[in-house]
Amino acid sequence: MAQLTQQKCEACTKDSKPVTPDEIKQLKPQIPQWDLIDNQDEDRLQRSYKFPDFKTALEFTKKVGDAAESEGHHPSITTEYGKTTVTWWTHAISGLHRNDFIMAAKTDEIAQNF
Ligand SMILES: C[C@H](O)[C@H](O)[C@H]1CNC2=NC(N)=NC(=O)C2=N1
Repeated sequence: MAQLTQQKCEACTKDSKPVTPDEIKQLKPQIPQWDLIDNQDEDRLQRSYKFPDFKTALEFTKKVGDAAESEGHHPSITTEYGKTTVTWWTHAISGLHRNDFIMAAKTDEIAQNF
């Protein structure tokens, strides 16, 4: 299977297909440090990254935001002193789409340059 970081997001609508439990099992090993969380019965992917200070956490936030804009798929991002928490899910289907796994992998790739 092609690496998630090499893949592109597709535009999502309410008819987009959520990932199946089998697909989650296949994709999750590519983003081992992400947690699958349940937010009021909506599955999401979440990971926090540590940084030395607020400025660096904010710079990382901006890079993740730029990637989201260029892929047309958008996260929730919380920026704190020394920490950025990124959460991916697909609003259109209130759950997880392949796009979320692609963006989680791309977020990890961005973090490697910090
Ligand atoms: C038209 C456009 O593709 C949609 O509005 C996109 C924009 N970004 C999005 N981001 C996320 N995370 N979920 C969505 O359903 C979503 N919809």
